[in-house]
Amino acid sequence: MTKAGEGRLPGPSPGVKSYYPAMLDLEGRPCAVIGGGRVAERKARALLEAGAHVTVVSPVFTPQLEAWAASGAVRALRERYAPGLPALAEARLVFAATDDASVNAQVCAEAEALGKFANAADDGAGGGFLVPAAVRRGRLTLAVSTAGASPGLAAALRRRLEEAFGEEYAPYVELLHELRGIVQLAVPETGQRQELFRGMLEWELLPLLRSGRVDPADLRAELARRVLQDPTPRGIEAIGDWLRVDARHLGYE
Ligand SMILES: C[C@@]1(CC(=O)O)c2cc3[nH]c(cc4nc(cc5[nH]c(cc(n2)[C@H]1CCC(=O)O)[C@@](C)(CC(=O)O)[C@@H]5CCC(=O)O)C(CC(=O)O)=C4CCC(=O)O)c(CCC(=O)O)c3CC(=O)O
Ligand SMILES: NC(=O)C1=CN([C@@H]2O[C@H](COP(=O)(O)OP(=O)(O)OC[C@H]3O[C@@H](n4cnc5c(N)ncnc54)[C@H](O)[C@@H]3O)[C@@H](O)[C@H]2O)C=CC1
Repeated sequence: MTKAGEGRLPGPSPGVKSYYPAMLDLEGRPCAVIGGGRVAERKARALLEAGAHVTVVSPVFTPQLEAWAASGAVRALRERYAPGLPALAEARLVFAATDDASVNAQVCAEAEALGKFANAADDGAGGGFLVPAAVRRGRLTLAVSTAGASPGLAAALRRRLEEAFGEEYAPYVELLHELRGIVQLAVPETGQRQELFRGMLEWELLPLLRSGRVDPADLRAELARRVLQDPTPRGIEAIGDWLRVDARHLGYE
């Protein structure tokens, strides 16, 4: 929907490939990786991190893929790709990661015919989706894509993001998640809740968590108690003041 006066209907800028970003829940869902080399291993690792059920298909596997197969972490089919593979028909996502461009194209064509999204390791335009470079901090994910223009740049930016967004973001996001649930139960009016959430983002929690001087679970419990005591904008502001004083108290500044 365009807003009045915006002029142009939404759509990709002319001449610029535009992808739709999404976060997929692959937990317990079958995915197929065709190929058993370095790239197939990287795709399989990210799928395992997301809890997917991974089948890899290749006559030869990297030592890491062999180890995952031996431990049952992935299912390995020691065969060349051929159309009609049940593992592909069952898969929610398909990854074509062989070093043979014609095989990768065939895998993508079969996936497309079955209405599935495929990823072509050798051809950004070929499959249907790309894999971005990603930083994970607990529930927080930062993903970078260049629409295939420069995967090396995506990786370099990922390294910069890793430095800028440290491990403290994991307990930070967990804490916000828990307090959000508490406020949703305690404050019935949505506009009021939004104001409280905005206020919480002003709290100086990140330096405190980074300092390692507080136990995140203790801090969560203490903040939950204080929020429930006074779930109003003024209460949230007062907690911010308390945090600043307490942070100094803990020797952090
Ligand atoms: C289109 C896409 C399809 C896809 O695989 O999804 C694709 C395609 C190709 N990659 C190639 C090369 C490299 N790829 C990497 C690394 C990564 N590649 C990833 C994604 C993507 N790569 C998708 C686009 C993502 C986007 O831009 O949005 C990352 C982000 C995610 C991941 O794979 O997990 C992961 C970094 C993860 C991390 O470090 O965080 C490196 C660097 C390295 O290995 O360290 C190099 C060498 C340097 C260079 O070439 O830039 C080649 C040429 C092969 C050749 O020349 O033979 C092709 C084929 C082509 O370009 O046509
Ligand atoms: N997307 C990305 O991030 C990157 C993509 N690439 C591209 O990905 C391709 C693969 O790269 P690597 O994994 O490094 O190659 P690799 O040579 O390590 O592995 C190739 C794998 O494909 C398997 N294979 C070959 N033919 C097959 C078939 N018919 N059926 C099933 N498996 C088959 C082989 O057994 C081997 O395990 C490269 O040729 C390149 O085009 C390369 C670097 C990064």
